[in-house]
Amino acid sequence: MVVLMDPLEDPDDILRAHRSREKTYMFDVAFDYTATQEEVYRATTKGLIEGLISGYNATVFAYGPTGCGKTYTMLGTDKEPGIYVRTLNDLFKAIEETSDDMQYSVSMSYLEIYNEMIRDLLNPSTGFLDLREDSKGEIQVAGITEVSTVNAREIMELLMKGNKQRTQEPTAANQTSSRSHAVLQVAVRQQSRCRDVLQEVRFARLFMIDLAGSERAAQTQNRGQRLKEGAHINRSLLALGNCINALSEKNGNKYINYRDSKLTRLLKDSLGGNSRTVMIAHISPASSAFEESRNTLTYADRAKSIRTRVKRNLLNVSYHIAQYTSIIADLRSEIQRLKKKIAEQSGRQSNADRTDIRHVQAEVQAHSTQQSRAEMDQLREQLIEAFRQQMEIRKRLMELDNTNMEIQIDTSKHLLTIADWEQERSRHHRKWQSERRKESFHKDETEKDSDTPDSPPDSTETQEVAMARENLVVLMNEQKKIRKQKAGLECLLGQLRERARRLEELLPCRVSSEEQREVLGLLCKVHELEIENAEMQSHTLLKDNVIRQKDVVVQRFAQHRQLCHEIIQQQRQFINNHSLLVPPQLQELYDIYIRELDEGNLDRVIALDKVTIHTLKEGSLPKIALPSRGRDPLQELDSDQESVRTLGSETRQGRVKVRRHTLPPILPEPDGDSNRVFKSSPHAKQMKNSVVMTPPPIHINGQGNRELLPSALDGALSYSLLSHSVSSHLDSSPESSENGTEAPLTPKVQIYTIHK
Ligand SMILES: Nc1ncnc2c1ncn2[C@@H]1O[C@H](COP(=O)(O)OP(=O)(O)OP(=O)(O)O)[C@@H](O)[C@H]1O
Repeated sequence: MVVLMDPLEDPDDILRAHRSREKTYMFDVAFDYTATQEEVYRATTKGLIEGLISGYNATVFAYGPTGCGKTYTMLGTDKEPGIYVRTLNDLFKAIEETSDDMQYSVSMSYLEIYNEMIRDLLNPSTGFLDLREDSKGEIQVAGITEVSTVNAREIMELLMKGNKQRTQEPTAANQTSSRSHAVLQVAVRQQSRCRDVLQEVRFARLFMIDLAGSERAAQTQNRGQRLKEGAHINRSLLALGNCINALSEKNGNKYINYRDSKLTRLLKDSLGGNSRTVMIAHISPASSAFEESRNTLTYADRAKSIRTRVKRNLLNVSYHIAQYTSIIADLRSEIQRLKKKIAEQSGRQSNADRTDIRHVQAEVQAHSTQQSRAEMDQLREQLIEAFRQQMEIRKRLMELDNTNMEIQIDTSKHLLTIADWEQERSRHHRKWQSERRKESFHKDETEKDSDTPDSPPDSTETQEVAMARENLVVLMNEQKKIRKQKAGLECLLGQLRERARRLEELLPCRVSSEEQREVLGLLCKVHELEIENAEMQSHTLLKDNVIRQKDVVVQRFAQHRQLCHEIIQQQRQFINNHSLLVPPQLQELYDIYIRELDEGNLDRVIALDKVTIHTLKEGSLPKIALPSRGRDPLQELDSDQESVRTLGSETRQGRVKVRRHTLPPILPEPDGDSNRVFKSSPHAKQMKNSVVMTPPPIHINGQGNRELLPSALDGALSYSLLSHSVSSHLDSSPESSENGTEAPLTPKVQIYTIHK
């Protein structure tokens, strides 16, 4: 709890007795001036590290007026390092503990935002940098220097060096006052060490931000007339304040304008999106700083009610069927080649056995030597390594293909947005033209005034369309980059294959026949296992893909069904209200419809569909009694869909001649075979033939899984010159669940007495 007391308040002034400005704020933690750097770090940031290495984004930012200790809390000094270094130290420790199973890559960048310009603090010579949105909608700083290091000392040196590049100027309150926002970004990418064709890659970003002093923005907030000036001086802080205000409003539908400043664009996820966020609010206990403290605490209090939604950032190699099949084909042909070689070698050897006994003796001798065994082992190692490298490159190629496909899907989405808008615009334009024509015709007759505007309707692009165009440019550049990377990797793969082939060529002259067979046999085994694995993965992915598509189709049908239902009900109402005569055929159809509804047949089909999908997602084939028992469930789904489609088209074309009393049953398709998805499913064939899938034509509500995320506020003031200090900390840390439900913020409250 933090109690803000009004320094002007006079307890004897009874006229102002009810107009006290004293206010109490509740936060998760409040620190006084005795708090150490370690205590502040432990209570605010340490808890984020576990989430970070599991793939959850996190943000810590220091907010408050000048001279209240923001830089001290975040950067600290050599002797008393702040949150930056302590966090990175603990992060590296955590990584080391799990590095036996997992492989990590950590990179860091450090930048400042000064007067809406971004500078790389690790390499200021690069000039001003731009913000770009990548294919996943994440904001990236184009061209920023990223360093990878796991040494805390090196980090401190880098940060100190970077901080010297920061824009600072002396103020009355602080000799080294930072006039810019400093952002330290740490990206952690994690991947299992076990080699598998399908791999889960987790990645997360941690932002640690030391904001510029908030006093100017706060002042302009207070005195409305200076708001514009404040916005000019520090647009970022003002935009941040606006975002906090908008996000904390009870009815959460309000538009949040993150695009107002570079800072808010960069912090978009941290503020209202996918990140666990801690806000550390700094205040001065000096009575002269009452207004600034009040503003800071007000923002902190609002920020407390912001809900963010965290989800684990996972990259997995889905939609790779086309690539897997090509790998499988590749590996198969390699196996054939190796098998042939083994056969040839054995044949040649047995001939030699028969013809030259001296050769056999020499061979036996050679076998027994230690040297030949060592050489043999070495060759085997080299072969296996060559194969592993090839597999690695192939996987990277698949990942690139996957990213490329996601980019293409995104591109299609943006193109659709633009196409929709253009269609809408030309519709308005046509409407305007026809109205003009009509009016000019009537005008001749009646000389009436025109209601239609003289100029065509406004065709300025909406913000969404402008963004879509911007994103298209970014996506196209990314595609170019990917193509380049792919070409490089393909070239490398060619070289590796060549190297492996040369190794194989060496085998006959360097090791004996028995060992050759062993080596080649081993190689085949490895290849075979890899192929089996790849086949299994591709089957799973294929199923997954088909299910995803089915999900979309089912949703679409459900929506459509709902629409039809409403139309039927309203028409029926209309008929009844006006006592209209209904043709008997129509009445019969309506009876069938009502019977279906009463018996709940449709609901049963949908429920069945859901069970099927769920069971398939769980990985086991369903044992439920489907209409056509014993067949491939994927085909069942196909046939269901086909029946619905056929029924729809027949009805449309008026081909339903025989009146029925119930709807036709969903019939199995004639072809009974097939667990072999590649052979049976039309989707499989389609996917097998297409390298990149086209996105489904339906827009689904894009709000992904979401979850509450912690925000934290802490005022960490430990300023030796001040007579006393107040600070508070808010850290809502809801358990982030992967199912994306929202949880209310439940701040922990601690009370600190404030002493001199
Ligand atoms: N807990 C503390 N212990 C010792 N010195 C402190 C502490 N907190 C702040 N200081 C000192 O107070 C001065 C101002 O702190 P600092 O520069 O961190 O403030 P700031 O909030 O970042 O200011 P600005 O917004 O102007 O950059 C610095 O000299 C700093 O070393």
